[in-house]
Amino acid sequence: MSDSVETAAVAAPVPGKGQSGTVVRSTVTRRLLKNPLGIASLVILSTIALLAIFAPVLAPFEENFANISKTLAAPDGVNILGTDSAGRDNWSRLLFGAQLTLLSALLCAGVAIAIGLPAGLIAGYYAGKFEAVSNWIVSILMSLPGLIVLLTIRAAFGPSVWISMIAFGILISPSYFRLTRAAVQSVRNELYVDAARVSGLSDLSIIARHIFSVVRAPIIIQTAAIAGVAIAIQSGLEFLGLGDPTKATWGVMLSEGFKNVYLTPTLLLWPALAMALTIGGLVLLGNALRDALEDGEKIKHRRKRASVSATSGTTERMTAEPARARQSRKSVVAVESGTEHHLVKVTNLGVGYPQADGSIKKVVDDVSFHVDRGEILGIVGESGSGKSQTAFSILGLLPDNARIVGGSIQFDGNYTVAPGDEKVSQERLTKLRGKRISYIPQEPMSNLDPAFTIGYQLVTPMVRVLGISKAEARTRALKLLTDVGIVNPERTFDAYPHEVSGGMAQRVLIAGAISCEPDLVIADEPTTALDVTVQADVLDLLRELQQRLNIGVVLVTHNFGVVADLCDRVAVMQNGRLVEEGTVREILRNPKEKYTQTLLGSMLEGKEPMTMLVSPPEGPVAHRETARHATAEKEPVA
Ligand SMILES: Nc1ncnc2c1ncn2[C@@H]1O[C@H](COP(=O)(O)OP(=O)(O)OP(=O)(O)O)[C@@H](O)[C@H]1O
Repeated sequence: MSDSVETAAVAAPVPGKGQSGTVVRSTVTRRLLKNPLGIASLVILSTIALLAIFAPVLAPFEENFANISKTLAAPDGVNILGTDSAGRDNWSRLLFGAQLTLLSALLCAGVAIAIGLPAGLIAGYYAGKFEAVSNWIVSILMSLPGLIVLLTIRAAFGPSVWISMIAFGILISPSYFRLTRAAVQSVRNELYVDAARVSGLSDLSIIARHIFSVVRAPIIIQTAAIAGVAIAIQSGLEFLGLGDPTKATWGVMLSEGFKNVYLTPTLLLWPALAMALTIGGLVLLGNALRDALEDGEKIKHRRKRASVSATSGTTERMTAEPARARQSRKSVVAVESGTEHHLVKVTNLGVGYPQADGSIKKVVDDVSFHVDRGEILGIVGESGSGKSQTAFSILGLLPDNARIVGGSIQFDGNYTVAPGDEKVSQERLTKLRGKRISYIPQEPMSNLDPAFTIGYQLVTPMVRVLGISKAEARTRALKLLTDVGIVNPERTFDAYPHEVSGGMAQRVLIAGAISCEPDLVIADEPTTALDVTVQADVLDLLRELQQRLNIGVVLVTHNFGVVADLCDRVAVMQNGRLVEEGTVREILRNPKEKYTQTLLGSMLEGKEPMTMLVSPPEGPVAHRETARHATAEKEPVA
């Protein structure tokens, strides 16, 4: 779960990577234009579309104008494709037919998309009851015999091509629903979606910006196919004589041609050719689009493999005015007074998960601690001890089935979990996340949205949260990138996440986490996914920014070295309970609890003793060294 670079943008997930679909960008258009099939399909379809649009100008006769003295005539200078059995001009009817046929295909696809896409997005994103009900409706729709339904509708409403196509659109909408739902399901738990949530985006914005992009490309490809099917179905119905004979559609022309096939075979040829070209063009376009998108993914993966780590150097730091900006922010829910005020105050927190037998398994039990501005609290413990669950409780990012089974959480004096609450209040947290509370996650790459440039992902939240202009946000983003030690900020600003290394991505996330001048940063093992050579730099950077901006930090880690290097205080967790809490010096020098001693012992096993436990620090160089060896110190120890 996570955030920090408060996203803005979109997700462009990738087949075979747990994500499906891809964002259609101008590069896709370029690849499409390089593909001969793509060009051929675009030429065919745009020619037909232009002929349809300019039919009133290009057609020499009205679609139903009949010259009864010239029936079934061969092509000549006046009727370039001849006439039909009523003396109507075939060329004119073909042009007007293109209009009707294309519009009805678009109507059908439009109806199917209008129903299937939002339903699939909602069902895929929220699941639950909506998905169950939608599945039920989809099953019913899919079990209906389409042709019989269309014949029934034709009998009930008459031979209107529009009504038939609306009905067919409804019948075919499950294909969009299922495609969309499957695509959304594959990404709804992706970290960058959580990142967007943490950054304070509403569900609607997340769906519109991040989730929708996942399905955009498959929907376009699907639409090409569906439009072809719609043309075939519509023409099929009309060919059977069930269309509106007063309209010049290709299906009606086909039916007319069939009746006179022995007298004038070309009557059948023209509409059949028009249909074959249109449907063929749509199929080719769909294939070319798919190829263009797949090529894009191959290029992305190649670039990713080739991307070079470029994280080094530290920094000229923040000159922003966070304190002023933060002070001006209002608290969210004024609830409590009379107790000691802390930036974050967790009191007797309990978190549990309902079990099959009806009981609740506590994964966080009776945990209390606080964090103030300008201090770093380390939460340390072995895997599964409840560190992340505690941090996610503060962020309001617990899974849906999690229950608060006791205690409370206050942020800046206001409850985000009030005593007796069963859930973290998303309403309250939405006002805080991305604004006053931000998050630095464990997996830098997965927390950046692959569909948007890093610059875009940095700029958008600043524009939204700080209310500054895009130009100002850009300037600030470049400064932030410099501040977090990125050597070429302009290039990184314009890069997509796959074009930067893990260390750089983590720096970008740190830049994002502080971009909206938060009061509290929650960092969940922020260096775990990084190369050891980069870890120390990132920790140094965190410390420096935290001191400069006077931010409170909750640092989740299993590494006492990181704690010793960075933290002011430490809370040790075991099996969901807080076993010991105190200043780093107290805990490291004189751990009271056996568990803490064991944890410390396991850290020291086979390694050099921690500097701080044996000698006082020797200034900045020693500090840096200890960070590198994941031992370290922060306060002098006598
Ligand atoms: N969705 C869930 N449903 C049930 N139990 C869960 C769920 N998520 C976490 N837990 C349980 O909560 C406990 C604490 O998990 P948590 O992720 O907080 O551990 P952690 O100390 O952060 O470990 P790690 O360092 O490995 O991330 C674990 O026993 C885990 O199995």
